[in-house]
Amino acid sequence: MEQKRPIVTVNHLNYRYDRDMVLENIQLTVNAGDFLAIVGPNGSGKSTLLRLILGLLKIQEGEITLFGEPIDKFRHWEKIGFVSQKANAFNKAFPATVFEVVRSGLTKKNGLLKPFPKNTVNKVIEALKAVQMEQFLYRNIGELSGGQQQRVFIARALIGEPELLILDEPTVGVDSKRVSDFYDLMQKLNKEKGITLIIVTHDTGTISKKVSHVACLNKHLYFHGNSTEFEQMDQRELSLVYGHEVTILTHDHGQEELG
Ligand SMILES: Nc1ncnc2c1ncn2[C@@H]1O[C@H](COP(=O)(O)OP(=O)(O)OP(=O)(O)O)[C@@H](O)[C@H]1O
Repeated sequence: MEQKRPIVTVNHLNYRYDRDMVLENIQLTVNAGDFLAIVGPNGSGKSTLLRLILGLLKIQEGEITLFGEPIDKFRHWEKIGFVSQKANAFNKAFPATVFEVVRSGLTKKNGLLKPFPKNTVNKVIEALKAVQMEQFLYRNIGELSGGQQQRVFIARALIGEPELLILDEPTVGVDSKRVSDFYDLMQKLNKEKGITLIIVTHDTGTISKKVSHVACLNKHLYFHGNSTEFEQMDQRELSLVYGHEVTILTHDHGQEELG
């Protein structure tokens, strides 16, 4: 069997804002090729965990490794693409084209002052193709819908050829048909380009059909396993994590809802 290569490991991680513990004893491993969804109710610590993994917050207790290195020694941030929750908050007058937004993703790899490489246009088009947005190349970013802007920002992350792509609530405000299409697209990136994906989401209804692994967080990590195990998880246990009933769509049985 192929050896698993850990991309992210989290060990005995605790985190407090002031005195409030918001993450407690988190243990999590994401291996190369995984497509992990982190789910949990509002305020359960999902963004905090992402910010710790991205080095945006300093670890207080515990350890994180990225690509096998302790996070404080890790320097290859170009291997990690991140699209934040607010990536689709542009107003109509924002003066940048889709081309310019996606191209700006090259500066991470290229350095700010170096000229863009000769094949830049092709690279931008290729990244936009991966999210099916190439027809919007010269449109103003502000004229696109929230979901389309989100895809452009994913293209901006993809142009840097990341090995790990982290998306914070990419489907907020996206209708259910497009949510499903969005996950199909992410599945394709994961399978065809071999990109390891971590997505923070509230979409418990659809994810188990689309992702390879699920982590349920509410201060503690209540569950971490593959999507089949997630589907088989006792539904009442999941509603304990959430404090209310939760719907999961399973591969075999369609929708299972708690009464
Ligand atoms: N900068 C901060 N200072 C103090 N408390 C914070 C700060 N950021 C977040 N918190 C608190 O930490 C807890 C976890 O917040 P976090 O944003 O990680 O949750 P989340 O699961 O991402 O929530 P949501 O789904 O609503 O985005 C919440 O109780 C929140 O109020």
